[in-house]
Amino acid sequence: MSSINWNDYIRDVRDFPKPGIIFKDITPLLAAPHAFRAAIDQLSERCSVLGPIDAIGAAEARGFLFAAPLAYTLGVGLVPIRKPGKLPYATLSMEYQLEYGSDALEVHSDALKPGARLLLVDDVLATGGTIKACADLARMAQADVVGFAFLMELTFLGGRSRLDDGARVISLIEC
Ligand SMILES: O=P(O)(O)OC[C@H]1O[C@H](OP(=O)(O)OP(=O)(O)O)[C@H](O)[C@@H]1O
Ligand SMILES: Nc1ncnc2[nH]cnc12
Repeated sequence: MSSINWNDYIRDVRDFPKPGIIFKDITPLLAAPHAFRAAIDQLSERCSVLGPIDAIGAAEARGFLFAAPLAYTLGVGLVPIRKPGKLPYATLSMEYQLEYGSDALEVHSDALKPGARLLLVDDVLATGGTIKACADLARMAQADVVGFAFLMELTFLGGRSRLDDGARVISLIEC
């Protein structure tokens, strides 16, 4: 298989959603079947270093786009972590900051099992606020986060430093 030039499939959009932000638009990658497939295949291959995984957790909305095919490929369940008010059952909740605002995330209180080996997935690691909130929810539920997987890491924002040293961080594209 020929290697993919990821830059061909990530579009920089200046000043979105706020002035000063360079938004990394992944929609060209999603629209290109060979690139999308390569991204999922490469992420799943790299996740093999994590050992057995019991479940994937991922934050709404773009995280789902990568978490769902990864869960399918790895043969594990998917735990949706959602914006407030979307989940129907009892939830755990965590507030967080991100590059262009603040929000909260929720997970069903019975979805993350104590001791479960959890992989957290998102499209982008920027400041790390979102994925840290996911990891905090996992900690509340006493699940064991063994790794983080991202399509893309914005290294200049230093999000990786906010993540637990004991867990591996996998990112396919570094910008
Ligand atoms: O590392 P951080 O600074 O937290 O930024 C990364 C997060 O930002 C984006 O989500 P966003 O909140 O824009 O929501 P969306 O997925 O619904 O577009 C992206 O999908 C990540 O989840
Ligand atoms: N610059 C950025 N581009 C795309 N998604 C993001 N999430 C947080 N920062 C982002």
